[in-house]
Amino acid sequence: MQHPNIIARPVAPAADLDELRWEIDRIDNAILALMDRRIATAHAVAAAKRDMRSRWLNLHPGREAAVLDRLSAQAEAMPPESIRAIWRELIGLNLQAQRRMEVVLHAGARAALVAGAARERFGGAAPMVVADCAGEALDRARSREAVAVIELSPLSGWWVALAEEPDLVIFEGLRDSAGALVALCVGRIAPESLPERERYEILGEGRLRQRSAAGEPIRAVAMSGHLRLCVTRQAEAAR
Ligand SMILES: O=C(O)C(=O)C[C@]1(C(=O)O)C=C[C@@H](O)C=C1
Repeated sequence: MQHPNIIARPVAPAADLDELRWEIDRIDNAILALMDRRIATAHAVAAAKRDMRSRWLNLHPGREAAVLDRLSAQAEAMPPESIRAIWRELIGLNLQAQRRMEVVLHAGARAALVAGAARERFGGAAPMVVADCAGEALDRARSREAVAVIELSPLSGWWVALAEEPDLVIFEGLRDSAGALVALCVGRIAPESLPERERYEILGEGRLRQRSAAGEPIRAVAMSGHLRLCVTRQAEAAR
C-alpha cells in the first residue's frame, strides 16, 4: 500500500553515486528535522499531563504500544524490529524531555541481560541506577519519577508486595531473544494507560485455576505461597 510520505520519491536506478549521496543527504535532513519536531512536542505534552503528574508517571505504555503497532502495520520496507528500535529511542527522548524518569534496575545472575533489555525498552536517554534489592527498587518507583525493572525467576517473591498496592503495577515484561521473560517493569501507571496485549495480575491459586478452566489464556510466571503472578497475553488468545 502506498502512503502519503513527504520524501517518497523513487530514485532513478541509473543515478550515479554522487547523486545518490545527495539524495541520501536530503532524506537525512528531512528525517532529522522531523525528529527535532517530535522532541519539541515534549513540553506541551508534559503540560497537558500536569494535573495527573503527582500520582501517575508521564510514561504511557499503552500509547507506546499503539504507536509501535500502527507504524509496523503501515510500514512498506522497514522491518518491525527496526521500527521498534528507532521509535523506542524517539519515544524515550520525548519522555525524558517531558520530565526526567529513572530506570531502577535490580537483577542477580542475569544482570547484563536485564540491563540490556531495559536499555532497549527505555532508550539511550533514560538514566539508569542500580538498586541493591527489589524492595529498594520498588521504593524508588513508589516515591519518585522512576520505574523499577526487576529480574524475575519462577520462585522470586518480590512481586507479592504489589498485591496490596493498586497504584504500583507491573506494566510490561522484558524478554530475552528466545522470548523468555527475564524481568518485569513496575511503575505508577494509570489503569487506562496499561498496554492491553499483556496484563499482569496477582491471584490466589484457586482463582487462577478457575479462570484458566474458563478458557482464559492466563498462566502463572512465578509463585510464592498460595499466590501466583499471572500473565494474560492477547496474542496467545488470538492464536
Ligand atoms: O502520548 C503521550 O502520552 C506521550 O507522552 C508521548 C509519547 C511519545 O513520544 O509518543 C512519549 C511517552 C509516553 O510514554 C507515550 C508516548
